[in-house]
Amino acid sequence: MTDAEALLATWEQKFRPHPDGADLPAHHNHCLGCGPDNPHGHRLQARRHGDSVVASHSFDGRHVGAPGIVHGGAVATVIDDLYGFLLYLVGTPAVTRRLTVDYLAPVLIGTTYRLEGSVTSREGRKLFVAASLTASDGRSVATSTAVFVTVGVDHFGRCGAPSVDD
Ligand SMILES: CCCCCCCCCCCCCC(=O)SCCNC(=O)CCNC(=O)[C@H](O)C(C)(C)COP(=O)(O)OP(=O)(O)OC[C@H]1O[C@@H](n2cnc3c(N)ncnc32)[C@H](O)[C@@H]1OP(=O)(O)O
Repeated sequence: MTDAEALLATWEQKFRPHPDGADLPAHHNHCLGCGPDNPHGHRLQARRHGDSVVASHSFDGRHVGAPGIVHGGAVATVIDDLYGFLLYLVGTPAVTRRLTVDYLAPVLIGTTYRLEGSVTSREGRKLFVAASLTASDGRSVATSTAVFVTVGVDHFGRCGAPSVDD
């Protein structure tokens, strides 16, 4: 097996049943959203919560936009990656085709937020998903919807996935 095939197989193995409450594995070690070895990454850690995925997350100084406020692109990155964990529950790889974010209030650096994402419906290859980012006082600071389109694991091989070092 080549390194590339081994990497793709590793990812394929992550699409197995995960018990409720289980921590979910990073997409790969260098993933911008969740990879533990990406120095620029968010290191998002998500777990299964019924049919949803949840995470507790705080952004740091690397993710600043306006002073003290998290860059909107960083918020979108983390939400997009949260959806990537949801795919483990769905049981199939998919990629983001459309992502919308409503920024309802500033997301603050160094503050912990709760993220929750779930599938709202499925139509053929399309997965309609939704997520929220909530402050500790229960205020919703961002909401999102997205459309993911299912792909085979071979999609990532075609796109050069083997070049990353797992
Ligand atoms: C090493 C391995 C590790 C890998 C780790 C990965 C980790 C990642 C973890 C996650 C990290 C975070 C996640 C990431 O960062 S994922 C990375 C960012 N996203 C991408 O790179 C995706 C780029 N796009 C594509 O590759 C293609 O466009 C895809 C594959 C998505 C579809 O191209 P394809 O040619 O195959 O399909 P199609 O164009 O016929 O469309 C299919 C269906 O979809 C419908 N449709 C289209 N648009 C919309 C829309 N806006 N609203 C509603 N519906 C829409 C369309 O009508 C059709 O429906 P139907 O006619 O069939 O009914």
